[in-house]
Amino acid sequence: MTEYKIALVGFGGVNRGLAQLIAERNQSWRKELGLSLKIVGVTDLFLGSIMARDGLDAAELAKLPSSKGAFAQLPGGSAEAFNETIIKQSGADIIAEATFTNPVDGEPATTFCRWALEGGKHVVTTNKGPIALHADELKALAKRNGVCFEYEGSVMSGTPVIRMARETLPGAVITGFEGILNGTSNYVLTRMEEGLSFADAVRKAQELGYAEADPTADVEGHDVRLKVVILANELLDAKLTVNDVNCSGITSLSPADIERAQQSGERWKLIGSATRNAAGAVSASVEARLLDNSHPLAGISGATNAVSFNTELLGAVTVSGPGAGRIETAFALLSDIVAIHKSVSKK
Ligand SMILES: NC(=O)C1=CN([C@@H]2O[C@H](COP(=O)(O)OP(=O)(O)OC[C@H]3O[C@@H](n4cnc5c(N)ncnc54)[C@H](O)[C@@H]3O)[C@@H](O)[C@H]2O)C=CC1
Ligand SMILES: N[C@@H](CC=O)C(=O)O
Repeated sequence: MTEYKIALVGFGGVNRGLAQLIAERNQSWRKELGLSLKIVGVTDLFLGSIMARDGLDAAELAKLPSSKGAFAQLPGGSAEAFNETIIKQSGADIIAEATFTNPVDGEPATTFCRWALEGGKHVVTTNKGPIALHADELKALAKRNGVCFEYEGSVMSGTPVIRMARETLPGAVITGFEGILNGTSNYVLTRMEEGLSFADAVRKAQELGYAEADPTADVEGHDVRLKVVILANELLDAKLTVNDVNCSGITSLSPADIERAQQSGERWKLIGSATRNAAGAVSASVEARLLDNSHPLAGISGATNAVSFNTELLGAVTVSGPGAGRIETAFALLSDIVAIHKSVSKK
């Protein structure tokens, strides 16, 4: 049994979900997974920070009020976010990075990942910015420092997609994919079909922990664009940048559009897709498409996501599951930690 010391950077829905899972399940993980986690530091722009090399009480952390500077209420805590100190000096073996996704330059999350990897710490992250914009650099940095850099939750939350395709589809030859890759926008479309207004549906998605800090990223397709870049580069060996992907969202769809579609046996879905042509070039897009109800993606509703990989040997292989959610995405971090444990145990 191995105990990993972990520091949490960003303590919003996802890392708080991880603290909750640690509080509830650490004992069973010892037996089931051969590992346990000890939280040695937490830092958050809004809540402040806390560090304890002997370990913090995960249940107490998970219950911390979401008020400005709340860590100052705990013994040894501070209202200031000492990100660099927590990453470099908490003694953590693993850094769980879950701050805001910045779709423009991936910062400051990319710097947090760099600090950790350069210091010989494994990184698990659900943040799409560093992966869509700086994956090659960060993977190379991890390799040079003999540590792992894992990011399963950056696409489709806790639903296994990246690792599943990487580990089980080699040889099947993936030629492209299309999918519903944003929980918030799919939830909004589903709720609008039930008669809710766009604004109320977005508000509900925020309450449920699905939406980005700025939900424009969800409904304008920018979040899906990052995920399309990540999947295309990981699985189609593309070298796409965000600017290579034409992108539009669901904001121009009116309640009348949604109703008209329903009356003609169709549904609007926000689809991210990429295809490799015979010459090897990969083209990708994000757009709202009108799907016939018989289309395999038409029945995917709420915050559920699905992606269909087109393969030469198997035809379409479709994976479906949660695309957002606090605990669901915290599970993605756990799956990354399990992957690290397997890799470390092999050495
Ligand atoms: N919530 C979800 O369903 C999913 C979220 N993600 C990604 O995971 C990450 C975290 O998501 P949530 O926890 O839902 O977001 P959140 O908005 O609930 O929490 C993010 C936290 O990061 C903190 N933060 C922001 N900038 C910081 C900085 N410079 N230094 C320290 N702390 C900082 C904020 O104060 C906030 O508490 C985001 O990048 C998101 O895109 C990925 C998949 C699913
Ligand atoms: N805001 C995103 C969260 C996961 O990446 C979504 O709604 O899918």
